[in-house]
Amino acid sequence: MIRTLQARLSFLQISLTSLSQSFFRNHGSSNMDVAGTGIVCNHLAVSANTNTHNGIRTMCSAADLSTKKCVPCNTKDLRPMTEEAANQLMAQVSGWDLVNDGDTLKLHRSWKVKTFTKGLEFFQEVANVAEAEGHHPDLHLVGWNNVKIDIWTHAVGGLTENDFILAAKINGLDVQHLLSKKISRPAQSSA
Ligand SMILES: C[C@H](O)[C@H](O)[C@H]1CNC2=NC(N)=NC(=O)C2=N1
Repeated sequence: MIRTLQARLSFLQISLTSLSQSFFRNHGSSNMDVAGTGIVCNHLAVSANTNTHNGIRTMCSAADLSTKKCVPCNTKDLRPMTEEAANQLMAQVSGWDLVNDGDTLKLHRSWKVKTFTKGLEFFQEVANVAEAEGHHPDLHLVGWNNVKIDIWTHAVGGLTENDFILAAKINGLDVQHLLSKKISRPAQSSA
């Protein structure tokens, strides 16, 4: 009798061990630093196995950049991000382009405004955001109605999350009334 019980117990132990091993083989948690931006997401990956009942998927989405705050550019250890890291953030700043200007990565966007003075109004709206964030874009008003903005972190000579935060906040401005209905074309560079 006892022998039978011992045999059953050891059988149960073996099956529990193999079950837990297969569970953790199919599951795991990973820390993922999103493209060096310091946004760390914890993912409890669950297997595709549909009969997993305890699997919980927590997908941490990078916080919406427009709700974030820029850090002072003289923050210690602030470094320019790689082009790969920048490319991974571009989806969050629609309308902006990633440009490499003589080895300095920058964000660039252009708009066509209705009039020269509406271009200045546009700049004022952008300036208000920049001052609030303590992070500033380069503003160009060319050919009287073409607004072009470049953003990068001068202190590090490249892109940091600050630049994406500023671009996202500029995207959130209510400036439609200042813009021309015509699509803005890249103005001929003044040689
Ligand atoms: C201390 C403060 O963060 C610096 O003076 C800021 C001001 N605005 C800035 N704006 C940008 N784009 N880059 C900078 O390095 C920068 N430095």
